[in-house]
Amino acid sequence: MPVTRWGDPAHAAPLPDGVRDLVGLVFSLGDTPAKADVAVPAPALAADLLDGLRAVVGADNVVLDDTARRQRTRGKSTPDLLRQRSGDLSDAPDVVVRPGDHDDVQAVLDYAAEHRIAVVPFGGGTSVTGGLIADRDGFAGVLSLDLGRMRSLLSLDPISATATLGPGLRGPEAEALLGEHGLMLGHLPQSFEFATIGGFAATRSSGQASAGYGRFDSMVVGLRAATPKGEVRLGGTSPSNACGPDLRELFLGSEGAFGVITEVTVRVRPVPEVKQYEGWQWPSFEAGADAMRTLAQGDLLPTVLRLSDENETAINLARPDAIGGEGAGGCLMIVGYEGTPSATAAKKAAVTEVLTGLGGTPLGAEPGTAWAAGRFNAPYLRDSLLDVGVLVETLETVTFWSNRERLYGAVKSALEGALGEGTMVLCHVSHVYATGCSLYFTVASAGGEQPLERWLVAKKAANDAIVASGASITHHHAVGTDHRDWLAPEIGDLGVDVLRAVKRELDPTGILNPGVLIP
Ligand SMILES: Cc1cc2nc3c(=O)[nH]c(=O)nc-3n(C[C@H](O)[C@H](O)[C@H](O)COP(=O)(O)OP(=O)(O)OC[C@H]3O[C@@H](n4cnc5c(N)ncnc54)[C@H](O)[C@@H]3O)c2cc1C
Repeated sequence: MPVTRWGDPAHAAPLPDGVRDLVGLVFSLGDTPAKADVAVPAPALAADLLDGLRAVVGADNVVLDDTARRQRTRGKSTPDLLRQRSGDLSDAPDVVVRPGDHDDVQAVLDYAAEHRIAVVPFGGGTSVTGGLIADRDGFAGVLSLDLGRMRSLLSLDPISATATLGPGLRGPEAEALLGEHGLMLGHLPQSFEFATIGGFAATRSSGQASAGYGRFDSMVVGLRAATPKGEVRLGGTSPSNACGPDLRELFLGSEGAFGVITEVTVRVRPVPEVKQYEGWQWPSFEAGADAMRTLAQGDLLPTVLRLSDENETAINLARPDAIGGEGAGGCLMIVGYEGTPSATAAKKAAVTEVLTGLGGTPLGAEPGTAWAAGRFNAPYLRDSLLDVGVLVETLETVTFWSNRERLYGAVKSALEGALGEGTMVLCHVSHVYATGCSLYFTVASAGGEQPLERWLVAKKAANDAIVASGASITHHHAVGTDHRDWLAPEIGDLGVDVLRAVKRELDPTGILNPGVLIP
């Protein structure tokens, strides 16, 4: 991936003229191209330490070149991209180290702990919360630990329906390996094409089919991790047990601060024979959300369930080619069914009866098929908008159903208040539970002279509004460095002390992702 944009450069495209004109009606446009050749600061790690690392993992796996270090600088949030676009690569690691297996990872950690080198585990580099920005104060240097060589299917237990995967496998690679056995994982975040199995576990990721298949942490049966204090293996003996608190949970969402996840055992399922997606229209966001709640509380969740608010429906974000087209109005819901023909038919009949009874209007397969075809495209649109000076970013939160409306209003007004007139705030619900749902906001506003500064003010206002509304600071993007200051209100000061105590025990010299997750 290029450092200033998302994804495959071949997919990058300027806005079509018609869309550019439309966008220009709302925002003042300009040309704000990224700096072409961004210089990376010279590596700061001493030569003898580099030699030491070469002795641990082999010279070929200790990489110093500018391109490799540039590509492992920060993640893919809009602030990350804006910093990179302006030529700021000050967070570049000094060296990229590529371990081949668990023992390599352990040896690198032992060496780094002995020589006080900060270690940033790197999966796909798609973090959107500053999870790859280490605080280098007090360290001999920063090492990006790229898990990209650890990408195999390590074992498969088809009887128990579990598979053990390497942490560096990207979403499509993991699905392809499982697909050879007629199996799949079903974890499809929008970053699916580039994010990795280890990253999903380390951030408690949630995918577009979470209604049917669950969030990633619910798929994890067991894991293995290397820590500066040695190996941890969890969940290897049983699907569940009563052996005290579940320590797997300590590593799920630990964002590289407690250890490096080197193996993940996940629950797998047969590849679905049928995949059907369709659209429903609702008179309001509230009516659609109530319908989602009814399905969730009635144990009737389809595989995919998402609902756009009026603004998102109107500009039809899921279909940039159809902005302003027919069908806009009300709120669009996408409902997807995957599984065997008989199971999907039965689920569809039951869901259709409920949605019709609640006042939904069926729109047929077309909106669902269009959503499925474009489901990974929105990040490319963000780049095209950044290119013409429009500030675009997303944020997410989660709360109980009874608090949904209040939270929605509070975050919207915080963003509009901070960014001023002409700001567009769109929202959708794409992860639901019997007890509540997440809200995912997309914000577009004129970038102005200082888009990064504008966004940081808006993001703080949104975070404060989330906390004041009694909601959670993140449903699936994780804490990183961007949400760290809002963690204490979430888990309490004693909760933070517990995290610090765990870190002290597993990582006594504090080399793992310093500054990430723990305030
Ligand atoms: C365009 C876009 C769309 C996105 N859509 C979604 C979405 O739909 N759902 C969702 O949940 N998230 C989404 N994200 C966020 C991101 O993709 C997830 O957080 C993802 O899980 C990160 O995986 P990764 O492999 O890229 O991890 P990285 O970005 O490389 O790392 C993330 C964090 O985990 C740590 N880490 C990585 N690997 C390991 C390991 N093996 N052991 C220990 N620590 C590790 C890193 O140090 C870092 O702190 C999106 C991001 C982008 C840019």
